[in-house]
Amino acid sequence: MITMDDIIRDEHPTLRTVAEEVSFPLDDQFKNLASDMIEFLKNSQDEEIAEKYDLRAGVGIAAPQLNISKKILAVHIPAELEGSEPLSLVMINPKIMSHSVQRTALQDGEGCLSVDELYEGFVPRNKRITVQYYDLDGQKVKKRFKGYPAIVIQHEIDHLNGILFYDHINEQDPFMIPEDMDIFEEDE
Ligand SMILES: CC(C)(C)[C@H](NC(=O)Nc1cc(F)cc(F)c1)C(=O)N(CC(=O)NO)CC1CCCC1
Ligand SMILES: [Zn+2]
Repeated sequence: MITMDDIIRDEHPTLRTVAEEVSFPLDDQFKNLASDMIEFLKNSQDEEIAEKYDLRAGVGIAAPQLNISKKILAVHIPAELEGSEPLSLVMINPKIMSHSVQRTALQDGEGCLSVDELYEGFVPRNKRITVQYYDLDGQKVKKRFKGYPAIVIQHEIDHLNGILFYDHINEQDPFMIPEDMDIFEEDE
């Protein structure tokens, strides 16, 4: 099982590397990796298991965070957080095909499983995104996301391109709210 010891931390060069596309048919090792990533997120959200293995409650993780520079990410958002039903998915070679002009930012800023320091400030994200990706069976999927899932998915896709959340924070005024950006309200 994946634990926090498997997650590399900021300044590790792999976090600043553009990950490689994965080729199909998918090698078994990547199928296993994908299920291990989902299992980690589920474990991290289970109070007992998280306590026992000292896991940070995670909603998403990207392969580079495990020092595997491949374009694979996993998202597992519990129902109460997502607003309606839980969202659990693995994306292979994801690409944002289009997005809204409107942007949004989480009121409390963002953190990262790979960043132990606190970086305060709004992280502007596209409010709505259309993502093209491949699922574990190699099926091409094109799906629109908005709200919290859209934020999590953009955070994870950034990892595949060597980008960390604090790269987006305005250095002059971390809490500035540009014209085209609103503050994300949970109940959206
Ligand atoms: C960095 C961390 C604080 C652990 C963050 N979790 C989180 O924001 N809230 C959370 C987690 C749960 F599991 C259940 C719950 F209800 C709330 C997170 O997983 N990530 C994912 C990450 O680091 N991926 O690389 C950071 C989030 C910042 C915005 C989107 C993802
Ligand atoms: Zn992260």
